[in-house]
Amino acid sequence: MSTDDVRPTTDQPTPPQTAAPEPAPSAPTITTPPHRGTPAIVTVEGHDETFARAFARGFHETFRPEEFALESKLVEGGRMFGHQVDGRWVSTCGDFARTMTTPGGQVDVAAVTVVTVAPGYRRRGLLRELMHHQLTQVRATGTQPLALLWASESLIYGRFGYGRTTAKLRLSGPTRATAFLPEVAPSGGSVDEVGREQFAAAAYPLREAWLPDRPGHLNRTEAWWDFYLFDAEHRRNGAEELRYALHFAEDGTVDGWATFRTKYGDTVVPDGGDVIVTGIDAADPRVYAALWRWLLDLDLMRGFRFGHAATDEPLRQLVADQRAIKTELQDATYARIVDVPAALGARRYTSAVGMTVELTDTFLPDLAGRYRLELGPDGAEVTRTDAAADLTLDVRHLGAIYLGGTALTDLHRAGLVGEHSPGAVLALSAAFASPRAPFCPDFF
Ligand SMILES: CC(=O)SCCNC(=O)CCNC(=O)[C@H](O)C(C)(C)COP(=O)(O)OP(=O)(O)OC[C@H]1O[C@@H](n2cnc3c(N)ncnc32)[C@H](O)[C@@H]1OP(=O)(O)O
Repeated sequence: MSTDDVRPTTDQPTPPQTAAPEPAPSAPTITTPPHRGTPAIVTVEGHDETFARAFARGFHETFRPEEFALESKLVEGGRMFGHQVDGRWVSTCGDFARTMTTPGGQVDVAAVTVVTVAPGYRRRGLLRELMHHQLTQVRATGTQPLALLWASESLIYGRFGYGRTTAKLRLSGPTRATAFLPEVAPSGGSVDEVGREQFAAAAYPLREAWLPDRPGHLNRTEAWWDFYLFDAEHRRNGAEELRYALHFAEDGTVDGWATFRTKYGDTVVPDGGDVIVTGIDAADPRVYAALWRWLLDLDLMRGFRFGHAATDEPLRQLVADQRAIKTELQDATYARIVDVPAALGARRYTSAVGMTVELTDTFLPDLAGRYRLELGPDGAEVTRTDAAADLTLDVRHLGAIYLGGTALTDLHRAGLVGEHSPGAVLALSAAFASPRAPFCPDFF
């Protein structure tokens, strides 16, 4: 199961790992050559090792029993499937049931994962079949109005109705040389490093408590925490072990957390080490600043990297010299809406607006048509209508604007949205805006 843009790097949340990789299994024995094979879709029984070996191979990774054991705790029956030829998996696909925070609410999502097609079978329509099978299944269950994924390549999923719904920043720069603005107030507490157990006891409930205020975030069960904090050597890219820090308020209670590694050699700033931040959160801005200052002031470190920052990451506002921080914008999660009324009803809107939208959808054509939207701070009412449309929008663009991470006005300026009533784009764009940039720190 791929967890970090497919390519493991040390500046992203920790993917599942193993202490001692097994020798690579020998290549499967082929009975029918690919040009003569007729792949058929089969649902996986339980969490099958042959299936796990197939998707590891599809991502050009080594199968590792420890990862398999971790994943077994996450996989739900009936959600993994793929094509088989002669009983061998030649494609893999699946999803996890997770809950995503929306602006003002939450929505159950099918978190799509392990999409692979064996090299001998690629470019003959197997992915298209997998996507169709999966979205049909998700619709049939009726409880998940959208599917969500991290794309290994950004070109793949638009054709299936997915739109980029969150983005992320890759930040790097000097550590001690990066001063904060003089007006940044001290937190009144202190930061200290702790062991994993103490971290878990304090940070897990904090994350849970802050979740309603984190659009784009996914719920994390303990099994998901285990998955993200799994820390084996082969995934560290030469960096040191994962470490944990907590912020303690004046009265001693924990009110912020961070996870990080360090690395010498091949650093952002020559002649020192790098702090590789893999996660940081706090509700109080002064606590957030204190955690960053602690990370940036670690002795012997000269540079930092944070490969997985929200687009509104406060560090960029805290520093005196904004040019000191190198910033790269990257695409993150993609959303595919499969139930328009339920998806739009699962969030709240910045302003009240009523209009008719013509939705286009070539992959699931029965979803296309006109919808009357009544949106506002209390939620949404969405119904089918024959009334004239105020604007025309493709389903992938509805996925893109869903969390407020992409502005409808931007899509309109790019010529991707048809406006039939003057002002409709501006009104809908304002309603979908999110007070906090949506962000997903969880690979899956
Ligand atoms: C959520 C995740 O798990 S993301 C992980 C995706 N998987 C990987 O990157 C692993 C390595 N790659 C693969 O296994 C395969 O190449 C896949 C799964 C990406 C594609 O599988 P295929 O069976 O070859 O795709 P299929 O033949 O159904 O192609 C469907 C369409 O997607 C296009 N497409 C497929 N792969 C790519 C790609 N990598 N880049 C751009 N377009 C692509 C095809 O050209 C085709 O286009 P069309 O609709 O215009 O005809």
